[in-house]
Order: sequence, then structure tokens, then C-alpha cells
Amino acid sequence: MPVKSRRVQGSTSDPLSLFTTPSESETPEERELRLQQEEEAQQISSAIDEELNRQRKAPKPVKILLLGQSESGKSTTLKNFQLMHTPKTFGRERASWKAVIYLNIVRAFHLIMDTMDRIQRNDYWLEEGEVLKDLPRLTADHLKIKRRLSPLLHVEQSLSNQFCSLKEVAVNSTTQWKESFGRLVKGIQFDSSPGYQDKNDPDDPSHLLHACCEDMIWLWNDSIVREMLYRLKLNMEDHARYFLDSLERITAPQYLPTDGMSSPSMSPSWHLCLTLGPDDILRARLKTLGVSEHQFRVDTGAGIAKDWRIYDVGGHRSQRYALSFKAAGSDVYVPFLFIFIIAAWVPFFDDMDVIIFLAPISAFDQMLEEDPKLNRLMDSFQLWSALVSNELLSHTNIILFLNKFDIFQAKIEAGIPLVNYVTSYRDRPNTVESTSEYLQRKFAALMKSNSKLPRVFYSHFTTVTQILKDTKSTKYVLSNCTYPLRL
Ligand SMILES: Nc1nc2c(ncn2[C@@H]2O[C@H](COP(=O)(O)OP(=O)(O)OP(=O)(O)O)[C@@H](O)[C@H]2O)c(=O)[nH]1
Ligand SMILES: [Mg+2]
Repeated sequence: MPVKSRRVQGSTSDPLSLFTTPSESETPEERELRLQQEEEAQQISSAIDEELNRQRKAPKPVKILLLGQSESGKSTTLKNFQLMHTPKTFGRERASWKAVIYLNIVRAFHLIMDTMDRIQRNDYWLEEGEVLKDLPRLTADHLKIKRRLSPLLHVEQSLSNQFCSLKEVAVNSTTQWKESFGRLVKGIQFDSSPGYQDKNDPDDPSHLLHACCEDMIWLWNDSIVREMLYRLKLNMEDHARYFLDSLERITAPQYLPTDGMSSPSMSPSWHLCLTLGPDDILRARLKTLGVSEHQFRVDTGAGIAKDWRIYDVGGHRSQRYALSFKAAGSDVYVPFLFIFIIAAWVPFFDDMDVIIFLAPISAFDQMLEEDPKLNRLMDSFQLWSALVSNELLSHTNIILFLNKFDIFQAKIEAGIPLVNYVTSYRDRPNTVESTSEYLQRKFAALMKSNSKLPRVFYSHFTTVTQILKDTKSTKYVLSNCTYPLRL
């Protein structure tokens, strides 16, 4: 017989009491169940309160933003952070970079083959309209090999199609592209086992690259082709030169991209990956679309870990415009004056702790892809000036990376005169030391003259593709890039 519980009269003005007051006919079992449920609900509620309190008290994450023109090395810097702070995940995803590297290679050959076509048709003109004279002549062997390599263009198409419909291969997510390429290149797996080829799948581009290896090596090392590229100022440094110099290794059937940390002891078939060897992943080029956020838990010493959020932004002009539209809340094309573009970036990033601005100083003799009339170094000067002059960022720490120092050094040592591109350099000596210091001073002067408030100039010469070999400088800077916060 049910024991009647005493009904507690709820206030009619409190609608909640209608639901919380037990019914008069509640049985002891129902009562026990109710009390149990109430206790569980109470526990959940306390846990939520505790978590909210913990979050309120938890130290705020350190936010770091990477900025700079396209190909300045932002995503490569990010890869370095991943290598330092999440090496296991980075290692596991090595295989997925294989397709990107293949794409870098086939695109480089596409460029070489297009250039051969134009030489053959005699239609190569310099920017100023001057006809190039005495260009090297291609032989029947060149043409035969070029014909044999033409299937590479189809591979490029299918690799690009896997990504997106854009002509430019780009990413706006850290994982989606890896999965989409995984469907095409069978060697892509999300574990660290060595790459493999699916012998039964004729569409796997690994087969074609392997089959074309000898012809590719021949063409890339041919003196006439090299002269042609040199005369036409096609800087292969920016077109996968690193991979073209390692074609035999990269087109081998068991190839798996190296991350510079690979150890041969991990697997007997890792003989293709050298210990602290080539850093294929750091060299793989993938243009960034939009903005991506990456989280790291960083050990700051003495057992104290901090959360870092790193933001990687696409530096291509179209990406700078895209962000400025967003900032303006408009989808109508507005031809923002270049100098205001950075102002449009700012509302997204005014709460950053540190901004790392990358200026690829090696590009002093190159033009911007998006605007062939604008020198790339001048573009960096303009972006830098706009950044440091922005009032919303006047209290943000900005660190300047004078990046691609390895290429800069090679160019200066090869005798390319800085004064031809930076006329204010005048008759100073064209040595690596003098030219690099001059550029550093130039950036410092731009900061001084453009900043609304006095600010400290932090700057470093970096080669972000070589941090594993370059233990002293770039690696140290990246490990300590929050140092302005501690000063
Ligand atoms: N030799 C050399 N190559 C570098 C260096 N830094 C970056 N690179 C290479 O330059 C290319 C472009 O680097 P990314 O990091 O993709 O450039 P990004 O600034 O992210 O470019 P966007 O995504 O277009 O904005 C890649 O192939 C890198 O391997 C460097 O210090 N030295
Ligand atoms: Mg990028």
C-alpha cells in the first residue's frame, strides 16, 4: 500500500515549484529514485560550477599571430611549433605530406615544360618587351623527354582536383586536405608506417612518378635546361628546388616524407629517412587560405605548462582582401588601398600577445606574384609600416623574422647587388653582413617613424626550414618567442 507523502504546498507564484514539489501519491520507491536523481543533478551542477570557476581562474592562453606576405614562411614556422610541441602527431601525419610533395614536383616540371614550349615557339619576352636573344636551343632529346613526361600534367590535375576547384592549391583546414589526398595517394596513412604503393591501383600517382624518375632527373640536371631557367630568371628556389635535387629518393616506391626527426631504428625499411636528415615536411609548400588556429600545451620549464594558440593567416593578396571584406562586413568588392588592408586584419587580432611578422629578405630581387610591378621587399616594407602604425596594436609585442636568410646569403654571395633593388643602399659593400644589417636597420627605422607610441624593436635573422640543424639561433628564437611578455 503506497505511503502517502505530505504534499508541500508550492507557491502558486513560483511556476518552478509545480515541477519540483513531489506528488502526494509518491511511493517510497519513487521517493528514493527522486532523491537519487536530485543528488545526481546536484553533483553535475557542482561539477559545472567547479569547471567554470577553474576556467575563470586558469591562466589565459598566450596568443601568437603569424603575419607576412605569401611565401614568407608563416606555415613553415607553424610546422616548427608542431614539431617542437606535438612531435608525435606531427610524425604520425608525415605520410599525408607525400601528395603535397608530389604536387610540388609535378608543378615544377609543368613550369619547366611550359618554358621549353615557349622557347621552342620563340615567344619569350621579358617584362619590358625586350626579346631575349641567343637563348639555348633545345635538342631532339629534350623534346623526346618532354613528350615522355607529359603524363605528369594529368597527375597534377588529379592531385589538384582532390583538393578543391581552385587553380591554386591551398588549404584552410589542417586535417581535411590530408583525408582528401589520402583517397588518391595510397601511401597516405595516418600512422607512422612507411609509405607503400598500391600495385593494383593504376591511378596511384606514385607509380607514374617512379616510372618518370630517370627522365625527370635527366631534364632537371641538363645544362641547357639550367641555362634556360637562369636566363629567364625562373628562380627554382621557389619552385621545389629542394625536391628536384632529391628526385631519386622521393620517387622511390617506399618513400615517406621525412620530418627531420626520423630515426632509422624505428623500422628496418626506414633506410630512406636519414636521422636528422632532410626535412621534407618543412619544405613542402601548401598555400594557406583564410585563418587557422592551432593549440599547443607548452612546457615553460619547472613543470609549468602554458596554453599557446597560434594563428596562421594566408598572406596572398587575395587572402588579405578576403579578410578585409570580412572586417568591413561586406561582400562587395571594395578596392581597399593597400595600406589599409592591414588595418582591416586588425579587428580580428587586437587581443594577440605576440605578432611574429615574417619578411623574406631573400626576395629583394623578386616581384610579387600578385602584382608583378611591386618588388617583394617593398611589399614587406609596406606591410610592416602598416602593421606598426596601427593604433589598435600599439601595445602588442611584434617580433620581426628576417626570414629565408639561407637564400639571402646565397644570393649576396653569388654577387647579386642589393643596390640594384634598394637604391638607398648606395655604395656600401655587397657583403652578407653589411647588406643584412642594413635591411634590419631599415625595418627598425620604419618602426620608429611609423609607431604612434615608442616600442621595442625585436628582430632576428631566421631560416625556418633548418631549425633542426641550426640549433643556436632560429630554434632558440622559436622556443622563446614569448620573451617580450617576460621583459
Ligand atoms: N630555403 C628556405 N625556404 C623557406 C624558408 N622559410 C620558408 N621556406 C619555404 O618557402 C615556401 C613557402 O613557405 P610557407 O610557410 O608555405 O609560406 P606562407 O607564408 O605560409 O605562405 P602563404 O600560406 O601563401 O601565406 C615553402 O616551400 C617553405 O619550405 C627559409 O627560411 N629558407
Ligand atoms: Mg601559409
